[in-house]
Amino acid sequence: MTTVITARGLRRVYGQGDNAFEAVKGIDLDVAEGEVFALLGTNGAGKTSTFDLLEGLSAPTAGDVEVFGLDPRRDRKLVRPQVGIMLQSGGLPAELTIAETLEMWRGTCSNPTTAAAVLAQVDLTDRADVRVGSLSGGERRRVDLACALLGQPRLLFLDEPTTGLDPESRRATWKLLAGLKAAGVTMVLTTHYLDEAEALADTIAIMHKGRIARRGTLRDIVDEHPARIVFDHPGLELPPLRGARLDPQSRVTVYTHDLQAHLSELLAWAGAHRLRLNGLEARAASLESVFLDIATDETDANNTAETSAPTNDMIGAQL
Ligand SMILES: Nc1ncnc2c1ncn2[C@@H]1O[C@H](COP(=O)(O)OP(=O)(O)OP(=O)(O)O)[C@@H](O)[C@H]1O
Repeated sequence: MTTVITARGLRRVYGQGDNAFEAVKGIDLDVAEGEVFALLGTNGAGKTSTFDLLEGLSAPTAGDVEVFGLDPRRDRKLVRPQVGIMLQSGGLPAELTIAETLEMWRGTCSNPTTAAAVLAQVDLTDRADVRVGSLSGGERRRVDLACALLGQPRLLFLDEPTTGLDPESRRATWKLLAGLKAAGVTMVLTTHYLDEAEALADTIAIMHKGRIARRGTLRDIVDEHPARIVFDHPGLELPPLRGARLDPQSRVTVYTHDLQAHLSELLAWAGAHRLRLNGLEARAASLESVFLDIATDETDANNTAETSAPTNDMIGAQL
C-alpha cells in the first residue's frame, strides 16, 4: 500500500526560553493512499499544530514529515497542487460573492475543476451570487470546502469540516466525503464530533497534550478499552471485583474486559444479600468513553482493568 504521509518524531514548540510551549511532543504517523485518518482530541491537544506541520504551513521544531515522498515545505511547488486544505476558519473576503470567490481561488490552482462543479458538490449552486459576508456559518463552511475541492486534490486536509453545519448539511458533507474516498482521495481530518470520526475514518488517532494517546481502527480502540460497571456503594463489604474504584461521592466503578461475567457476578452477589444496587449502570466501551477517559487523564483505566478472573484480594482491599 502506498503511503501518502509519513511523520516521525514531529515536535512543535511555540515561543522561546521561559515562554516556550511544546504543543506537539514527538508524533509518528503514517497515512496510506485512499485512507481517511481522523485526528481527535480535546481543545488545545495539538491537532491544528500537527495539521500545520503536515500541510507544510509551519516548520517542525524537530522531526520529519513527508507528503507524497516530498518535504511539504521545501518541495511546496510539487506537493501543493496535489493537496486541498480546508482550514478551521477560511478567512475568505466578505465582500466577494461565492462565485467570485471560487473564480479567484481557481486562479491559484494548477488543475482546477469548474466553480459550477464544486458548487454542486457542496449544494450551493443557488447561492452563487450571494456575498460571503452574508452567508450563514454553515454555508461559509461549505464554501471553504468548495475551495479545498477546486484543485481536484489527491489529498485533502479538513480541519473541523462540519463545525457549524446543521445535522442535514453534516450528513450531506459526510456523503460527499465518502464519495471522494470512494474515488481514492486520501483525507486527514480533525473533528470534535465523535460520530463523524466513526462514520468516516479508517484510522482514528486521539491526541492529548501533544501526544497521540490512542490510535487504530474504531474497533481496535474500543476493543482495547474496558467496559465499566458503576453503582452506589451499598455500605457493606463488596465481593472481590478486580479494577474497582471508589469516588468521593461513594460511587463504585469497576473496569472490566468481560462485562457480562462481572455484571452477572455482581448481580448474583447482590441477590444473595437481598440488596438493591442503586444507580447501577453497565456500559460497554465506546469511542466516547475512550475519549473522555483520555480527556480526564483517566489513562490508567486500562491498567486497572481486569486481566484475569477476580480474586479475593480485590475490591475490599482496593477501596
Ligand atoms: N502561535 C502560538 N503560540 C503559542 N501557543 C500556541 C500557538 N498556537 C497554538 N498554541 C498552543 O498550542 C496548543 C495546541 O494548540 P492547537 O491549536 O494545535 O490545538 P487543537 O488541538 O487544534 O485545539 P482546538 O481543538 O481547540 O482547535 C494550545 O495550548 C495553544 O494555545
